[in-house]
Amino acid sequence: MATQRLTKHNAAMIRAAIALLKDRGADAMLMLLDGSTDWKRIAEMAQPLEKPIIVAVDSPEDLEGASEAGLKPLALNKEKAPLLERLQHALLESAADEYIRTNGEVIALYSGFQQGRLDSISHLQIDERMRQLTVRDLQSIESRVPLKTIKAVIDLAAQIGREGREGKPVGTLFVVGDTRRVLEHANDSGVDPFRGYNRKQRNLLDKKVQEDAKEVAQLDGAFIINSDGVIEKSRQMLEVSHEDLTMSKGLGARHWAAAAISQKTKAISVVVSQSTGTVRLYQNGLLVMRIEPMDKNVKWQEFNFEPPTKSPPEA
Ligand SMILES: Nc1ncnc2c1ncn2[C@@H]1O[C@H](COP(=O)(O)OP(=O)(O)OP(=O)(O)O)[C@@H](O)[C@H]1O
Repeated sequence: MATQRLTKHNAAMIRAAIALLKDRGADAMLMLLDGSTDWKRIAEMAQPLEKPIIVAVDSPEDLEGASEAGLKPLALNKEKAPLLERLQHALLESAADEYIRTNGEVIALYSGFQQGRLDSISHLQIDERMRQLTVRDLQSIESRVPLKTIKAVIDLAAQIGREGREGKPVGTLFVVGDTRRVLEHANDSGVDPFRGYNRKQRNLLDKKVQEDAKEVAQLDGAFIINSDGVIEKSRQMLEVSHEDLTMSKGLGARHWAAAAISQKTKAISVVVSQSTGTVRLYQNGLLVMRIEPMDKNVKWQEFNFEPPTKSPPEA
């Protein structure tokens, strides 16, 4: 169990963040903490508790007592992740829990430079481009594929989009579910590295298999995944007509194939763009989710969010 001490310094930072929350009329305050702390004292500092004070830590057991004190507990389960990723995840979960509006404002307090020392306060505006994966987003995708499988594939796709491989950007395509019909539209584009492996060695829910898939993602073609998360085939070229689809400009053959196969079958396509790292999810020929790649390294300038551009929404 990890703890975060409420030192004089940390308490002063909390008071400053609460003052800013009140002054700016923001939706909520989000504290990213290293562990359990004196929840009651934090709640007292924020009296009267008019706005949600969200306390986010990595493991759920460290949140004991937070809710009783009147705070909003949030378990991140993202211990090893970089700060920016943890912060974004916390913001999205907070938005999903409706503590903050998707275009709302939040005061965030966290240790940006030194563990255990709350040294940074940010006044953030949440905008649509910060959308990333939340379980609730996924639940809105009605599909026969279990959530567990879709989540694993999207997490993997987001990682590939964000990290690439050995410094090089990688694009790829996962077609999940309705395997029998999908395979009717698929042809080998080269030797399938997963061929001959047993189901366990092809199950994408397994971390080791995910690493193998990252290697194979560098090669041409799509992964065909069954509902249980097992790679049925990799390196598949899809042949599907797409006359009656509309897509936004700039998206090439991979994205067309992704949308088209999701229209022809009941499968869900998860496509990573090599050029931008963006992950798109297609169902019934339509874009249902888009996940922008997060920064590869934590760059502090990233907090200077640009004003939203007035581009038309993507199809
Ligand atoms: N029908 C298809 N089925 C499976 N993979 C495909 C298909 N068409 C293209 N690809 C894969 O996509 C790669 C890139 O194609 P293209 O640049 O046209 O796609 P794109 O949609 O612009 O994607 P990106 O943003 O990644 O460049 C190809 O090298 C190939 O590996």
